[in-house]
Amino acid sequence: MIEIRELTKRYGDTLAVDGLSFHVRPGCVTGFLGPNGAGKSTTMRTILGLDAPTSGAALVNGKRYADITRPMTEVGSLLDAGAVHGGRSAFNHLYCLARSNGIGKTRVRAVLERVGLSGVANKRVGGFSLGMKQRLGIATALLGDPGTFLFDEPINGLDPEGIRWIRDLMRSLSVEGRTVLVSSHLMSEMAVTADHIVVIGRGKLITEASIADLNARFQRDVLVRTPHGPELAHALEAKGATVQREPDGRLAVGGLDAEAIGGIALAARLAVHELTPRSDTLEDAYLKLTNDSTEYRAERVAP
Ligand SMILES: Nc1ncnc2c1ncn2[C@@H]1O[C@H](COP(=O)(O)OP(=O)(O)OP(=O)(O)O)[C@@H](O)[C@H]1O
Repeated sequence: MIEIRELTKRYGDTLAVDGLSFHVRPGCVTGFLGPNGAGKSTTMRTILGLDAPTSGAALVNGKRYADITRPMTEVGSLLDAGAVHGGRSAFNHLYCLARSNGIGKTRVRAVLERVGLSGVANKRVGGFSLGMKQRLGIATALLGDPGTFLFDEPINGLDPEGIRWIRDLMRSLSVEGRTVLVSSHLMSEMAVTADHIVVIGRGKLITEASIADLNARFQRDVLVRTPHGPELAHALEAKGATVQREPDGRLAVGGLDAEAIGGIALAARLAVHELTPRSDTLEDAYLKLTNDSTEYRAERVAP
């Protein structure tokens, strides 16, 4: 469990994080979203004790990072995969970290196996591709078998196979009951990776919701297929709905959810063969949510 409590971080004149509070719960993948400069990395760095809060707190399992006795066994993180010593082999890189945390060689071999790097364990990290470095970074996060993971933009620069791999890994960690926080500025990616999202802008919380709730909140209309179009349209309009007929004969109903439409149809004894809620894409929803908090925006070019 991660708890961010009234967290504020100031760098000189820049207010990077501004009174931010939210929880990240175990057993699901939580996407941490916001435009460039929103304060995601700063928040993650504060959770990991790499930056000190100006005020407020960032806690893992109720403790500040600095107060955790064996941090690798409680929190695993991937911040900047490129920041590894190129001269060491993958095995030695992990073993150096493992030894200083009282972790043995067997565990190093196990994590190399889990991330698919066993075959290059003795190769120098300097020659690794970005995807291999990402895997090595994740192996580092896994070393202490922690219950909490933080991944900062883990898919940046990866090919589709690498993206799929990281997605599946995060999913399996959450299914094992662990806490997973993953930052991104791509809602389209989080829509397929996360169960829950926390959106921030200019250091403040914009929204915290499950992907399912967000879809419901941004519902546009409900498509209704019925053999009684005119009668049902009349009954729905009487309850305040807006109804438009689609080219294929279905009704596009605004202002009521599928449950209410079904209830009205039942009360009027009119058969309904389909009720399909249609939402804005989550990408559109995200742009609407963050519209006022984007630090830099290109001018819209006239067609
Ligand atoms: N060490 C620092 N010194 C001064 N300003 C900083 C520092 N780190 C971050 N900032 C500023 O704090 C704000 C938040 O930055 P942060 O990197 O946390 O955002 P982010 O949401 O991770 O953005 P991105 O998606 O671009 O990585 C930005 O305005 C950034 O310029």
